[in-house]
Amino acid sequence: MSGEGLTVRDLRVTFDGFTAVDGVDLDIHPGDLRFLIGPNGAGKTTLVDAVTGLVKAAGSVRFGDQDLLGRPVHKIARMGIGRTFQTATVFEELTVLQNLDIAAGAGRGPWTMLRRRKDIPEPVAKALETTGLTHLRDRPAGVLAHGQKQWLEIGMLLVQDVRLLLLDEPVAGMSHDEREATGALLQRISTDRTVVVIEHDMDFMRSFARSVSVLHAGKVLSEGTVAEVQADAKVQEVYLGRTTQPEPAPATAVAVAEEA
Ligand SMILES: Nc1ncnc2c1ncn2[C@@H]1O[C@H](COP(=O)(O)OP(=O)(O)OP(=O)(O)O)[C@@H](O)[C@H]1O
Repeated sequence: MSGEGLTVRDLRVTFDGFTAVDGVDLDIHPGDLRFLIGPNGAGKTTLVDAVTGLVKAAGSVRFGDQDLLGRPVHKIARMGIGRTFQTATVFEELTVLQNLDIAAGAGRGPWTMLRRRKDIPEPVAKALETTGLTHLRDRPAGVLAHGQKQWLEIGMLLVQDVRLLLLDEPVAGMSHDEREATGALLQRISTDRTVVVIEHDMDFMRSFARSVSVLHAGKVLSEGTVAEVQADAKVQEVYLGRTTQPEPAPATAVAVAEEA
């Protein structure tokens, strides 16, 4: 494991008197692949918004030894923190390579970036390889499959050397094969970065999470490994609307998974 971790203490976000995030503590270690799960309205997206500077928050958020709260969005991005949204935001008319080139940006003028070039910068070549998009590099992003657009967006964070990736439902709308490929991609990129995934897909979470935080009504309800949170009666109650007796992990896992 290497890189920086995310430390959140007593995080609070209030909208006109409604508390959407209500005293959240998180310790996400470097190299973790943390899934944030929870019912609709639990505060998952608002928490990520607070970490990335999109909403005002109270408490403390640190990435490595740097404080994030109170900093503007672009400064937080420059500190190596990047996110994706549920809908991929790529330049549809530009090729995969051009999208990555623009994201990598630094020091080159727009025409240099838009020209088809023989020499691909090393970080761009690496991102193409990591995301499995090398063979599609000259295709316009607009013709990519849904999953490939999500991978391109992740690639656009990789070329910026983002150290903390916050991904909002990255596999929503994906086929089974795309989900598997995305899980493998997240496992690869999280070995030397910190990755946080907001997710509703419990099968995906079970297959790929290294750790899980369950949010409910703005608070952390449960935290631990997949087996631990699935065996937690509080979690079962939130997902199933009733308390069940804890069962051996595999049987319980199925019960919790169905309702998410
Ligand atoms: N800008 C806003 N103004 C007022 N209320 C908001 C705002 N953003 C979010 N909320 C409210 O805060 C609560 C948490 O919303 P949030 O989107 O963070 O939940 P979530 O866990 O991400 O849900 P979902 O899984 O449905 O995306 C919800 O009740 C939502 O209506």
